[in-house]
Amino acid sequence: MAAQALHFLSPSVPSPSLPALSSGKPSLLPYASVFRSRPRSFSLRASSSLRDLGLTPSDGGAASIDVDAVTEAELRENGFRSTRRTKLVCTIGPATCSAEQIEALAVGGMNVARVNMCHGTREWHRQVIRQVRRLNEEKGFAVAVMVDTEGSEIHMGDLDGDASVKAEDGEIWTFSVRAFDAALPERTIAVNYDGFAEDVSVGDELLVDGGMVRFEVIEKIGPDVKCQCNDPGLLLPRANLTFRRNGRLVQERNAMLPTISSKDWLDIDSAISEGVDFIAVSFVKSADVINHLKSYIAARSPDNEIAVIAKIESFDSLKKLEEIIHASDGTMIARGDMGSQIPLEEVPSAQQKIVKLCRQLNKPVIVASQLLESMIEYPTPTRAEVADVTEAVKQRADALMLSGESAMGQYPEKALTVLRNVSLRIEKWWREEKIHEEIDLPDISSSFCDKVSEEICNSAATIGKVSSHSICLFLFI
Ligand SMILES: Nc1ncnc2c1ncn2[C@@H]1O[C@H](COP(=O)(O)OP(=O)(O)OP(=O)(O)O)[C@@H](O)[C@H]1O
Ligand SMILES: CC(=O)C(=O)O
Repeated sequence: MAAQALHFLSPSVPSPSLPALSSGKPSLLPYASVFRSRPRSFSLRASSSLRDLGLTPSDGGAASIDVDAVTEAELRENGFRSTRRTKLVCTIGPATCSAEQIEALAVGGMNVARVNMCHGTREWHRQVIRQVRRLNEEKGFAVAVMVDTEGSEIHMGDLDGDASVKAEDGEIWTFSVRAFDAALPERTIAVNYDGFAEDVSVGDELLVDGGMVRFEVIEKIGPDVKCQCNDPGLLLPRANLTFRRNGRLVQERNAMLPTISSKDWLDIDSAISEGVDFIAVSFVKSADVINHLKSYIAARSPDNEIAVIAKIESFDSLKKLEEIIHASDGTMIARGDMGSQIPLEEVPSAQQKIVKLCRQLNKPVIVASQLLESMIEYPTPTRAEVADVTEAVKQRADALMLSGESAMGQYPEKALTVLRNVSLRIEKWWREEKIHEEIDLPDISSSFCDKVSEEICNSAATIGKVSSHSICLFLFI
């Protein structure tokens, strides 16, 4: 196992022999804490946890490390061996935007609060971001903030304030590019893209949210497209729309749209001025857009390092995976939209490939969407959902993300608890079973001196694997 792998695969153990962990930018990496605010100084007596590690403070008394409130609670509860390495991202929406709700998520283990610029107003997002910052300042949490751009996708409009509308089998709905000043006529959906009616053809299959609801185009009348529902389901505000012709995705028009729209640039400006930690870019097509955004951020905000996360969700991003991952500071596997671009049965193998590549390129990776979809409505997950979360943790994703479950679901805190418990359980299982597989990593050292350090780290990892102690601490001076 190469040195980088140690960084990713071992449990996140703050070492009492190291100075405070409070510096540096927030990160999704398991070893780098997402500290943004002042961490607390947490004193440990020479407890069994310390002795487990073979560490006894030199004064025989207390050792002091700086941690955030959640890590402190986990350390008190479980000791050093059980701090969680898998970070948890929660999308903040109407179900979780009050100070109390955000605090409940922070207490439950949220490491990153995500706001999706596709929904709500810029002012609404600003208030949420400030709420998170206030919580960090006042209560010692270390929740990072991620702004997710809307991107140039075709999507439905709002549903006249309804949280969702049911489309039943056989019903005829109108998808229209007309601007509706008053309430929408019955069974009518506004579409954000002017060329929609021109681009679709009678007989096309229209997929809402990657196929959660399906229609067939039966007639075009000027700006209106009449469609018959043949896979019923819930229509959600601003849901993504794609269409297929003869079974193939029609994507010419999407390819013409810029990855970062003019609205996205305004949202990015707002994110920069709020000093967010991550900007996630939707529908990335190449590394160029990531590089461009990074230069823009550096010019606008030289003192504030904002990490750029590339969302892998389109056909184009899958084609240029390696260059995009290289260019970005991290990757999000956006399985929701990906599922409308490639056949559903290919999504799990795409996930596996992306996580593996990120591991090899030493970049953090988030697995997103529908991890616990049923928990939007029900208080317990399905067995299949738990298996899906388990698989993502076993693949060594750095972070798992809740979308609708936390944004507008009925059980956001319970969903977060499931992610947390499953992550902890699988990580414990690794430690107990000692089944860290080898991962082939490219050499990262550029000088002879670095190569020596890397080899020492590799050897340390090997010793750690074969010895009875699952954790080895080496101090290099
Ligand atoms: N700020 C918000 N205001 C209102 N509703 C929201 C907000 N954020 C999320 N939601 C609701 O939660 C659902 C899931 O959120 P999510 O961020 O996954 O959106 P999405 O539309 O699926 O977009 P994406 O594909 O970018 O994830 C949305 O469809 C929307 O109904
Ligand atoms: C998160 C997101 O954008 C998706 O899954 O499509």
